[in-house]
Amino acid sequence: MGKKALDTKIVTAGRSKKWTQSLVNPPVSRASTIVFDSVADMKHATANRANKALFYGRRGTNTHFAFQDAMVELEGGVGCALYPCGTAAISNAILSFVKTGDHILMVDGAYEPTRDFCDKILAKMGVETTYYDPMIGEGIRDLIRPNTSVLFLESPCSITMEVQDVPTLARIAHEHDLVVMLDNTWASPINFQPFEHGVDISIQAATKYIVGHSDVMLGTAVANERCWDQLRESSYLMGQCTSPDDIYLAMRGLRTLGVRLKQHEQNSIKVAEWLMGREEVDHVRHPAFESCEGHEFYKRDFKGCNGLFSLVLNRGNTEALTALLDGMEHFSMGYSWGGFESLILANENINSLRTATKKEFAGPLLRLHIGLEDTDDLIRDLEKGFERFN
Ligand SMILES: Cc1ncc(COP(=O)(O)O)c(CNNC(=O)CNC(=O)c2ccccc2[N+](=O)[O-])c1O
Repeated sequence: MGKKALDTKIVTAGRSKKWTQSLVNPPVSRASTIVFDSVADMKHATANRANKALFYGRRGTNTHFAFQDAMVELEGGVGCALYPCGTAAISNAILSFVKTGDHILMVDGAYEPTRDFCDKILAKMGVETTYYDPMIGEGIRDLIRPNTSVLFLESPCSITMEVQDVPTLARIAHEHDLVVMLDNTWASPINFQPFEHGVDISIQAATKYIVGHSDVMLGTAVANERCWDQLRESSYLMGQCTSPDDIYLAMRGLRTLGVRLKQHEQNSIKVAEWLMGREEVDHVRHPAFESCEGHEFYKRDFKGCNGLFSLVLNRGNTEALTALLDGMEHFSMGYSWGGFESLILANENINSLRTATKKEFAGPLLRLHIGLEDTDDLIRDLEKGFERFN
């Protein structure tokens, strides 16, 4: 089969007749017990339970198999493990490749619950974490120890948006036989091809853009040949399984992921450009703009962006921020992002989330998720917000 264009892949991925039974969408197959007609059938299913044979609910059903195929077709790799949320994908991927006495390298700009997992769970297991500067590049070599087993990246970083030099970090990590894991949620499987840049395991909080409608919690981890068996079997032993209903909704989200991301990109760039002209804004931290650390890596490695970016104000206290936030009409305050709605989150002390690299910001940070609303409405909303702020 010829090389499919990405938009065609998004429409066709995961739609093997094995799973769809000639329906356009793979039906929702719910199961715990799966029954067999003969001892031979049961033995065949048992022998192939790790290879998408119907065996037991925890291994998945045709609904899961279709989505796993789709994720591998879109993101690369050889296999996709499924988890009840992105945080579970992160923790299970790491747990699958560490043992007591190991050391891991974690990017300093990681999502806060990822940091908490390292500090509160891994530490109890005798796994030590060193946080590193997201922009460290070749310097990562100096942090690698004989007992280092995992290099974890998140690019761009959750709130401060630094874009990492993934191929350089992965190359150095592989010189020391580390497993390279990337939280690829911001790019989704569309805008950054992790395995083309040296990643071994690509993690998605599918909760965000893949589902795209703020109504499912889901995580995925796609692995290459080197890591797939160990990731799959460790995650199975840790009881990681998901509802076929959620998988169905995630599969539905995949089909519009390309067009939604394009609109989020168009909208976020227009709003970011407007914000750059505001006197209250010190700088905008949007990977598509030079003012974002690692912008050169975004231009080199990414195919596009989305609606999520941050900005740093040049002044402001809690009272002024509250006045800005409380009166918003279109920007809701809420955790998560990647749905169709616009969101706003404020952070007045980013250094409480940093260990290796302290930031000297001129003022508070705002993280915006630019949804699919009309950008003139969104800009008017922000304009009124700044009037309350001042
Ligand atoms: C890059 C990345 N990677 C993994 C996850 C976790 O996904 P999940 O929410 O499906 O578990 C996320 C989830 N993102 N959520 C947010 O950015 C907003 N949520 C929060 O800030 C939040 C929520 C609950 C508890 C603590 C926090 N927090 O980051 O402080 C992510 O952004």
